[in-house]
Amino acid sequence: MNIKISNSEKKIKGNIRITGSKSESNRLLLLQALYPQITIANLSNSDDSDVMQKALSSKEAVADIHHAGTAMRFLTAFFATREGRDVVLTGSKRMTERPIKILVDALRQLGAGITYTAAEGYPPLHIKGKKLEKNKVSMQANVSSQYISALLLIAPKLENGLELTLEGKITSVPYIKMTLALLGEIGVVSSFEGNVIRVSPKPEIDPVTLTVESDWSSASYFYSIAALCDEGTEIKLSAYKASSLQGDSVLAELYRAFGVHTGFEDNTITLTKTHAAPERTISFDLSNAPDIAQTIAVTCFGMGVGCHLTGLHTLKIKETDRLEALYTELHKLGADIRVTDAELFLEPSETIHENVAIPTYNDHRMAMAFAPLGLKVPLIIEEAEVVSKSYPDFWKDMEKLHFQVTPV
Ligand SMILES: O=C(O)C1=C[C@@H](OP(=O)(O)O)[C@@H](O)[C@H](O)C1
Ligand SMILES: C=C(OP(=O)(O)O)C(=O)O
Repeated sequence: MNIKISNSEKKIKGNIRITGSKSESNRLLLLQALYPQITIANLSNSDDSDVMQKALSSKEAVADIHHAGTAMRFLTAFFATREGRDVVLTGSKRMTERPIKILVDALRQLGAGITYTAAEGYPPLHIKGKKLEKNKVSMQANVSSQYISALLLIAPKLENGLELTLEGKITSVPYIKMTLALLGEIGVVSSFEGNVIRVSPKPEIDPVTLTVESDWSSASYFYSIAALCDEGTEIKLSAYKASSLQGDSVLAELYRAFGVHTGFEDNTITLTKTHAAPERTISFDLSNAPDIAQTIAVTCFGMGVGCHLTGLHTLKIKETDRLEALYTELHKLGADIRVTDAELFLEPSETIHENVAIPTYNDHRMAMAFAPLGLKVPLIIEEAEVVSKSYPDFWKDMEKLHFQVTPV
């Protein structure tokens, strides 16, 4: 379904309840499969968490996780440890282009039985579950932190725990810390010193209920809306925690540069537009928060602010090549933009072309990052249903903020 989106209001007030973090949810679902004593509250209603849950409980010979990167990586480690289980783990066409060799090599070092059914280094995988006897492994850390989190999640169930040595510059570090923090919440002891992570074995845990914080990456689109609106705009988002495990909570700090203040009270964050756009170029290193790169690039373009974004090396292997997609679509809207393999340069500009159709490349974040631009010009978002990967209620929530969302 293609939709036209626009909003002529410049001062917005509203309250939105955002679904649970998909990153936290997919970790906790895996941990719950290992430790049934875990109860999860505020679980994400995203497609990615849905496919994760279904694959964990399915007894089928093939598990298809569609577009869900975390599910692909976490389940590879999970199935590798399921003694007697024989499963083919596959996903969408794009998933068969997202590399997994680093994780498979590490699991093989631990003793896993995994083979590729098509291209070497990429899903689908044929996994023959067995007891992993070894407990020491090294792995390259500069491509995706999901490979590291996958090993850490199964680590406390290995007989001797895990000692993981990370090679190269470690990327997306907050996601690794989130994994270790969630392990800590169920009583697993771990350490992360220099480039070595150690996880102690924990065969059983006590019953525990864990509440997932709402998704900060999803909050980014409302930060963008606040930035693109006039002073006096106030958007309340729930349910958030004073101390977040999600690296994307850095939004509160980053969006100060765009005149958005974040208040926190009773599990609600209030985004207030306090002052106008800065007349300068913004520079951010997003290697710790790659999922908000699209939002920030579009915010800058909509505000007429230039930006230099670095640390974007993981964007090329996500749902689409996000650097290419950003370049193509912002350029179409009139931006003076340049990208490399890890950086994005945007010049300040005044004009935004109207009624441009934005394809979404099977990438939820393309749809959601461009939608706030409807405050500046009407635009068309193609295959708008793509948002369900992380945020099925996104368009309904946009309507709550008086965006006009019309099928075309
Ligand atoms: O562990 C996670 O939940 C995630 C880690 C990040 O991936 P990379 O480590 O591949 O950058 C992030 O982009 C993804 O959306 C979720
Ligand atoms: C990159 C993402 O997800 P995944 O890697 O889990 O598919 C994302 O949600 O932006």
